[in-house]
Amino acid sequence: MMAKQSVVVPEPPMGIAKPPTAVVPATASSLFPPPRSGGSAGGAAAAMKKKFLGQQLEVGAGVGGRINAWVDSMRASSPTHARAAASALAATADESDTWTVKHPSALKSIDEIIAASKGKQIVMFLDYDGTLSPIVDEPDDAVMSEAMRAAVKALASYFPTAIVTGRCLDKVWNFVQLAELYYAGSHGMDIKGPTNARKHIKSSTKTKAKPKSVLFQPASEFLPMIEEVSKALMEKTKSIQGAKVENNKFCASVHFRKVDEKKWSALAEQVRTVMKEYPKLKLTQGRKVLEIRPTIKWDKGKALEFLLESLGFADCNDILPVYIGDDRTDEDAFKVLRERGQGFGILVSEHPKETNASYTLQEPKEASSATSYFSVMQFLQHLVEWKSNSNSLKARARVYSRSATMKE
Ligand SMILES: O=P(O)(O)OC[C@H]1O[C@H](O[C@H]2O[C@H](CO)[C@@H](O)[C@H](O)[C@H]2O)[C@H](O)[C@@H](O)[C@@H]1O
Repeated sequence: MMAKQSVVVPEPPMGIAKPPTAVVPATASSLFPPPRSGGSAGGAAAAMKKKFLGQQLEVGAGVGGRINAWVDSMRASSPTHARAAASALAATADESDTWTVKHPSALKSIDEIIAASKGKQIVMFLDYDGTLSPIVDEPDDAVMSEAMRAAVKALASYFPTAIVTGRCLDKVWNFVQLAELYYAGSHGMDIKGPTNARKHIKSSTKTKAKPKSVLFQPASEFLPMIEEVSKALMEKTKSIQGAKVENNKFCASVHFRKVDEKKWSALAEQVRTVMKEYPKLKLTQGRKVLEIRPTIKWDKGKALEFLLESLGFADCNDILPVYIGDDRTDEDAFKVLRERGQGFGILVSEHPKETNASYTLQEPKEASSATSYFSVMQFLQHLVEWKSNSNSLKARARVYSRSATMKE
């Protein structure tokens, strides 16, 4: 077994990430609805928040008897339980204080969003699973529709666009296949820019300095460890029917979507046993998946900041970053935007959830679904349509003013 050396600044105790706290800094733009207060929802909502977003789970030494906390958190992330939690959350809130009022539909608010972008460069960040592709039982089947690909391609022709995902770069590339995008794989730990990156680099940066080549792997030293832990997890969980381990290069995913709920605690126990050997790795949780990743201070929020900086937008007030995502790991990016008081997060969800996002969109559905709707795609298409129309208007105005000058 290889030595498990610490190579970067470790975070506090390993465990499922803390529930996000909605904090609005003094500089926050009016785009951010006020944070959810205890207010009318009261203690019941606070209790629900804790339950719904999962408890802090420790997986280091001295954690005997805590496996139930893991299973509770795994349950809280499953749709059935999430729905129950959502109804309880909704039931405790005043009618005037509902989740949808605080987090309105981004589609219905498109005019407000476009107005906020006046004089600003929109920069788009898109999560993959559950945002651009529907959630399906088998991770390898999570393909993106041709229509969604076309929408993302059109989007990237107007705005710098990045995919920020838990998947490793190779996998997400196989699904998306758009060379003009930026990609941040492995929860932001593997960042690559497009070959024509200069197109979107802020023009002042273009002239002043050579643009940074966008290629960044903050957890590169963890590569052998992730390889090793993935193998150990595969071995330990192979007897649990339905369990699947995905090696995502700088992180590993243990899927339990297809595992009988009665076996969740056995699965959690096996994962915990493996992780005890790897104190430099921590656990976070996504949708029916346990994510094992390095204890470095790096997440999707940091990836967003890194990409903004690479684009030359680090200290710019004239940008509007928009991040669309469906999962707990996307909350890190929503939080960064809220704390910057810049741009906004859009949570893709059918159910109320505590979130740092400002707006919501419905989940992508499989094409075969009778109730199929694609609100993420529609939102992207609306942005493209608006930008294309406003560019044509500007072009027409330029022609008009040129011909007026010539006549004078
Ligand atoms: O950051 P994301 O792009 O949202 O990736 C997070 C994880 O997504 C994938 O798992 C999720 O989608 C699967 C396919 O729909 C589904 O079967 C699974 O239950 C979900 O958790 C992906 O397989 C993971 O590697 C990503 O970390």
